[in-house]
Amino acid sequence: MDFRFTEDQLSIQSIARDFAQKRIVPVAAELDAKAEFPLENIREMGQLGLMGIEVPEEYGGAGMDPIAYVLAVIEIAAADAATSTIMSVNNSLFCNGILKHGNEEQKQKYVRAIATGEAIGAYALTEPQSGSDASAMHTRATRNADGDWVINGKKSWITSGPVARYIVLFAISTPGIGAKGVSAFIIDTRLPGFHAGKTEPKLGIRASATCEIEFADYVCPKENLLGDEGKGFSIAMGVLDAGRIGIASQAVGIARAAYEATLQWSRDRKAFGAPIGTFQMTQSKIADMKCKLDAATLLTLRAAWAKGEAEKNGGRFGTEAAVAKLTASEAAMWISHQAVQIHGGMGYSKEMPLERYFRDAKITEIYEGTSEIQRLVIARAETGLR
Ligand SMILES: Cc1cc2nc3c(=O)[nH]c(=O)nc-3n(C[C@H](O)[C@H](O)[C@H](O)COP(=O)(O)OP(=O)(O)OC[C@H]3O[C@@H](n4cnc5c(N)ncnc54)[C@H](O)[C@@H]3O)c2cc1C
Repeated sequence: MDFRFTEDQLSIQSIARDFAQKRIVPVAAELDAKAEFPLENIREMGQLGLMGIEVPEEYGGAGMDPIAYVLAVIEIAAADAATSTIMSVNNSLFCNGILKHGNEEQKQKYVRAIATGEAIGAYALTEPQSGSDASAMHTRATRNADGDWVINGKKSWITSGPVARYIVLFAISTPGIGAKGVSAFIIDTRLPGFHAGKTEPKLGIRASATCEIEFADYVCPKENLLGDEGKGFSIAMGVLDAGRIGIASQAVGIARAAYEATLQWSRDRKAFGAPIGTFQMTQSKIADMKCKLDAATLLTLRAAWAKGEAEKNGGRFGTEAAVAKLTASEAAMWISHQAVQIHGGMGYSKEMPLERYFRDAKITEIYEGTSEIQRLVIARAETGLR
């Protein structure tokens, strides 16, 4: 790994940091309190290239590499995790999936709209009865007389579901053969038969809208099949490898924000006549926070580097992505917990962002594969056993 960042990487980091400080930090607490989707900010982020960082310029993106993506997501997440969730789904799950598996027409039509911020994308794998065990999905796609796909079923917990124009959807095209019978489709939510349910009330990332979506005799044109029929499950899993780098970056951003606030507080807050940062028990927590934050940051950058290498030379980066996501999400949870503790009563107050960091950190241990699933992925790859 080369630890020096390129000019491009530093430039997108600085664009993201500037936007985060000027436009996201001032509204983050209010959007969280009102559970309000940050539509205007998302559109502007699209215009700045932040919704398609790895998307080539010919499809409306910034044309940068996975490390640039990590640096930008960290900056946005440090300001507001909810905004970084929407950013991560647009970049890693939607654009990345279509870039990798779509044909030229699909890339021009769907990637461009999301990468430029003109529209919002989503990724629909989870169902009410199937999350970790995603291949146990029920949503069904059958061909009609014209060769188009008629889709029926329900997906749950879909990030940006209430506002998305386009969705990458996974459904059973051949029943009875498990994961091999799953295909991927690009859904236009403006067509009849698509319904978005009510927005879920959530513990954290409240400004990111999540809902159940339902398909009732929705006709998906045959040209919207993504990749080959029956390859949907491997598309879904491959896309999640990339997505996990986005979630690891989000976790690093939350952890960094909590850590930096804590450093300041430990200098300013006094007890027993001295700054609380002079107490050894506080120092011990700060040292452990720093070690976990650095480990999470470096492992996330390593995963991005591995993804870049795999794109150039072939190969895989799923283990590195799972290691990064597991380490960073558990670091974010631990660091935000200690940050609340070191802030005392003010850590528990909505007048400061610590309680929000703490609530937001939790989701990083759950979505795009829980911590238990990351451990399975890592141990299976390491032992070669299933
Ligand atoms: C806010 C939010 C946003 C989301 N956004 C999206 C989205 O945009 N698109 C999408 O498709 N999904 C999305 N999800 C769904 C998310 O990916 C799932 O919730 C997650 O994968 C876990 O699935 P589950 O909730 O069904 O839990 P389950 O799979 O029912 O798991 C319950 C518990 O059992 C454990 N467990 C399950 N299997 C095993 C095993 N084999 N070994 C050990 N432990 C196991 C899990 O780790 C967990 O602790 C989102 C979820 C949330 C909460």
